[in-house]
Amino acid sequence: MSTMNKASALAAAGLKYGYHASSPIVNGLNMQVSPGEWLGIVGPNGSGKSTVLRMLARLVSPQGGMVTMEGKDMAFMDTKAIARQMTMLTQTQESSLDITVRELVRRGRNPHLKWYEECRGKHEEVVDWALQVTSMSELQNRSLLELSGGERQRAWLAMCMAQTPRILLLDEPTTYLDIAHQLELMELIRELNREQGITVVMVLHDLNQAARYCDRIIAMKQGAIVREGTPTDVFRVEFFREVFGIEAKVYHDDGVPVYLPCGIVQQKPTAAAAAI
Ligand SMILES: Nc1ncnc2c1ncn2[C@@H]1O[C@H](COP(=O)(O)OP(=O)(O)OP(=O)(O)O)[C@@H](O)[C@H]1O
Repeated sequence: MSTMNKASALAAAGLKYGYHASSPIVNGLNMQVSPGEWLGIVGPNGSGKSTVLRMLARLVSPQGGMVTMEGKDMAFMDTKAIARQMTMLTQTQESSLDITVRELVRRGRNPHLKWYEECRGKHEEVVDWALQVTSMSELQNRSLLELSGGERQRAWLAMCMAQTPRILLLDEPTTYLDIAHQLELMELIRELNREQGITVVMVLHDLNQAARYCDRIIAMKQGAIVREGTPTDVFRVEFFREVFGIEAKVYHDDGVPVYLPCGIVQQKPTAAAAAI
């Protein structure tokens, strides 16, 4: 078992993945996440963000390279041991599950229960806490089928919280949420990150939210990391032009970069095109 990257909560070395042998999506990616850090992964559609996150969570196995959690090669770790340390909220969840919110949240305790143990006593207290911090207590007896997309997303987040993870991976967690619930979720994660030291890795499309909340940003394009640094280092006019192909104005609010998209970068016509 490897003991690489002991200081990192998570680290990836030489990660490779492709859905078709001829065209790798991710080809030799290296990254590391420090304990207690909030890392944001950004990039255009199809740049490989979710694929990388799924490899970090061991939902898919890398076709090359390795992922280590606190220095241990995750390929050799027990699934339950991983689930006690790390959880991932995916972009979309199964929507046909006819169980109550509370039953779903109880599932988050499974990695902490012995095979003969039921979710009782202190485990039920954790379930209550998870429901409370995600504002789901009032909806706990409702079936998942009777929830809106945003409520369902919060129910799944409550399940992740009940797992009491040290590392939280989130793939576009705010997609279905209205702006108030988006901010509520980001503030909750900030609290978990700052007060409990939970390491957060989040894929985000809202770059202004990424700038406001993340300690560090990794920007991906075509399966590779093209920029890395603090939000101020990364979110510059050239970044928006080169990575997203847009013209943007960048302001600063209390030291946090805020961007305003102004238009698509116009491709200069080539001489050949002009001659037509
Ligand atoms: N199951 C699959 N089979 C084949 N190709 C896939 C599959 N899943 C993803 N891909 C392709 O892999 C590439 C990377 O996808 P991925 O979902 O990792 O990107 P992403 O950066 O998370 O995108 P988005 O911002 O749109 O969510 C895309 O070109 C996508 O079409």
